[in-house]
Amino acid sequence: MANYSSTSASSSSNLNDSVKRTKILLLGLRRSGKTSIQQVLFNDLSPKQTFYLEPTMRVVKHAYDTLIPLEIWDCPGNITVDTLGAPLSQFSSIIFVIDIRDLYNQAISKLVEFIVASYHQNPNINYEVFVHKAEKLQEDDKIENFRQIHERVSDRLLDISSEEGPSYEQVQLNFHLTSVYDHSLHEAFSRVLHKLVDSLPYLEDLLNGFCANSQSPKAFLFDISSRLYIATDASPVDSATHNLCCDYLGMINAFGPLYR
Ligand SMILES: Nc1nc2c(ncn2[C@@H]2O[C@H](COP(=O)(O)OP(=O)(O)OP(=O)(O)O)[C@@H](O)[C@H]2O)c(=O)[nH]1
Repeated sequence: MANYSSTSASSSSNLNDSVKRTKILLLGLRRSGKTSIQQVLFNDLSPKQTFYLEPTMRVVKHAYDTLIPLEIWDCPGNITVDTLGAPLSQFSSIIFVIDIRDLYNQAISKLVEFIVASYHQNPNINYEVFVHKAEKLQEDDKIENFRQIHERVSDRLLDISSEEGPSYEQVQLNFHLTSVYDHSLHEAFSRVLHKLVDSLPYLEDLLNGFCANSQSPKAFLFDISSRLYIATDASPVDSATHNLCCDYLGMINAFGPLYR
């Protein structure tokens, strides 16, 4: 059974409040970047400060209030299904972080272990794979490693489907290229959140209406402090526009308190 602790950092809420929170399990091998992801997104840690993060020795639960109240479980790299000691069915999403240079078996085996254990308990879990530290590679290598990780996970799921009986071929996995050094992390986590927002179609309709009536080329509904967007209109998201909005919100967050 794993040890647990909880945080109440300034931007997060008290875990003992009575709010019902959507739970997200954050998994990956040691040093893959789990704590960095969580700290950069929700505690405004600068990417360079992630060098000094201590290894996670026990499951740490963080509560955050975005449009939907979240509870993110940051796990140690050596956690297994058995040592987690909590039912996987309670999680809405599992985010698995893989270092983009890590093409070896260990990370993929761990991901598959958690998929197999959770899928039959709750086939509605969203599986999100963050192929992380993407900025470390040149564009061609980045695309190639991303493709290989995707392929290896799919092949492994196919293999165990035929060996063990149950079929994992239809498991829906969402792959994202991420880095704490650019806004790809915010974009990827926003996409994770979209699947958890019940009112998404309604919000998208509102934003479509807004664009049509205001002749705006694009509209995002952002959670200001985390800089995650909760919804956007039907037109495609281009990274440049998204990055510009993130930079702008970063500036508002930095200077806004001076004028209060
Ligand atoms: N280049 C690069 N380094 C990163 C990125 N994200 C995290 N790191 C680095 O990766 C190292 C490990 O980060 P952590 O966040 O501690 O990793 P972890 O998965 O929580 O590690 P454990 O707690 O040991 O399981 C740190 O030196 C971070 O600075 C990234 O996007 N790019």
